[in-house]
Amino acid sequence: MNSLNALLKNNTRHFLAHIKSYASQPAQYETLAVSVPKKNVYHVELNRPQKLNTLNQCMWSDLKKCFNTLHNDSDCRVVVISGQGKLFTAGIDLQSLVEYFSAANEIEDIGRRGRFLYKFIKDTQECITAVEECMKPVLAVVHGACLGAGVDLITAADIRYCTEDAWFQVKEVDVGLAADVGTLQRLPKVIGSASVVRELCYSARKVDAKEALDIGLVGKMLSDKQSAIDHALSMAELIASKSPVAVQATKQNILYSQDKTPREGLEHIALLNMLNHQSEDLSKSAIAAASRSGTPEFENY
Ligand SMILES: CCC/C=C/C=C/C(=O)SCCNC(=O)CCNC(=O)[C@H](O)C(C)(C)COP(=O)(O)OP(=O)(O)OC[C@H]1O[C@@H](n2cnc3c(N)ncnc32)[C@H](O)[C@@H]1OP(=O)(O)O
Repeated sequence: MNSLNALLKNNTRHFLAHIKSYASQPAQYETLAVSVPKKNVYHVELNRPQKLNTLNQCMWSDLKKCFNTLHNDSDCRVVVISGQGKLFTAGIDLQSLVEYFSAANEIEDIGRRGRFLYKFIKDTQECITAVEECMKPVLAVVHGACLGAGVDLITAADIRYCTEDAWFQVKEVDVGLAADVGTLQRLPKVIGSASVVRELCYSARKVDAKEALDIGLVGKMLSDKQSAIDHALSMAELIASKSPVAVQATKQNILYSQDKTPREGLEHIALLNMLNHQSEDLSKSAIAAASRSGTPEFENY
């Protein structure tokens, strides 16, 4: 029995060591640069600056892989997403859009062509939904332009900041599309006014940084990219210092409650918290608050 216990202990140690070393070297992607600028804060940068960070097939799939990985990485508590180069993103890579329509046109049968198109749209939706469903708060920093698919992406984030030179466009109608990977579902929840949402989505008109702040598309406007990144990182650091059990349950419940009745949302948080009230984070936080001894350290979660 003792030797079995020793074996189990040893294996557990190896397993935890493996997780730790994995977490301290973030996975890299062809189109995304991932770094850990502060403890428990992961920075994901769209990294196709020479192509204005447009979303091609590789970037869609990298986003999904990256956010699924961060969701499961206990070292990661908060994610900041921004773009390298002169702007956040010019939206979908139009070249890849042409290739996708050409591939569809090769399929003769209308039913099978429809199925191909449906699968493509659904797969692409999942890449943005991975950002929303990542249980770690995601803070988006927009500089320069954020067009089309970029708006789909940032509306799946939890918090948005921008620079004074930023501008936004729900540009899909300009390329003959009804936005189909999230903007029409999430933008109304972000900015509240149905009238403004419809105007932006029907007209594809530009929204400058000042208006984005006024309508609540972003929470704060900073003078330039460095200040915006610094602001996002220090907010991320503050969030990362809190109990990850509490922060992640908060995100889970906000997400769940978005399209539910208050009663359903309350039931959901009661079910989550019947577990989380037993977490050591709660007693640690309560003792620290009572003794005014500052924020305690929390185990990764
Ligand atoms: C199921 C999928 C659903 C998803 C749908 C998503 C839809 C969308 O995202 S709609 C939005 C699509 N994007 C656009 O229409 C933006 C087009 N680009 C521009 O308006 C301008 O480039 C921009 C204002 C962003 C920047 O202008 P600037 O003068 O600074 O640069 P340019 O000289 O125009 O561009 C530099 C090179 O980048 C190429 N490029 C720009 N945007 C795209 C793009 N979206 N896709 C592919 N390539 C793009 C541009 O052609 C220039 O290339 P080169 O001439 O080779 O230097």
